[in-house]
Amino acid sequence: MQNNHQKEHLYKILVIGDLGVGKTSIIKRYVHHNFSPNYRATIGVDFALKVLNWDQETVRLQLWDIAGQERFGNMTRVYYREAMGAFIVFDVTRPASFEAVTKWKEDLDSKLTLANGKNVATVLLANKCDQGREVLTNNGIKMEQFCEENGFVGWYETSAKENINIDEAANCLVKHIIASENDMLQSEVPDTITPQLEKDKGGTCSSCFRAQ
Ligand SMILES: Nc1nc2c(ncn2[C@@H]2O[C@H](COP(=O)(O)OP(=O)(O)OP(=O)(O)O)[C@@H](O)[C@H]2O)c(=O)[nH]1
Repeated sequence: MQNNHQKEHLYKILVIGDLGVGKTSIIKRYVHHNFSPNYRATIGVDFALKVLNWDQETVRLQLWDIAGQERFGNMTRVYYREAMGAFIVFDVTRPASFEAVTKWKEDLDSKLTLANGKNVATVLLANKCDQGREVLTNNGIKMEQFCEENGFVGWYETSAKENINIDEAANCLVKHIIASENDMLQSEVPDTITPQLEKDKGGTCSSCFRAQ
């Protein structure tokens, strides 16, 4: 039986990070279930839509695939507008792409805040894990600590090529977006009415601080 009253949520999600780290490939894997080894740099921004069933509600993710070269462009602020969440991606084989992560995060937080003044939920993706873990093992970084210090709600080792952890990372992000949406609604509405878009899915999630 069809439920005509099914709630719908539309969330804009940014996918950012240095050139060639795999942003387009992650989106392609997540939305279209395929992978291409050929590199074609994104120019400006591309879009993709992913529809999820989430606790009997419909969640539409509008994914904004922002070209790595956009960092120094002055269009970025426009791209960021009204986003509810973000993935910041680096390439586990290229240390420089990891060093850029904090710059991407600072740029994001300086240009975008939620209505309640908080930062948007952001998940860190350590991509191309099928090619090794150079960045993760060579410099002694404790990723959980790095995430806490830099305001990421979670991190995942991913591979667009081998389809590793992409659904898991997206679920983590959606869960935190819904939690921040509930948080904003609760701060807007008097105590007598306590809207909950989704029960028992909010709050911080220690299980998101993990790789595989
Ligand atoms: N082995 C491996 N290669 C990958 C993976 N993800 C992406 N690639 C390859 O890395 C290259 C760059 O991938 P893209 O997805 O185009 O990177 P991007 O971050 O969108 O690049 P820009 O659009 O320039 O910002 C391509 O040749 C991909 O095939 C992965 O998980 N594993």
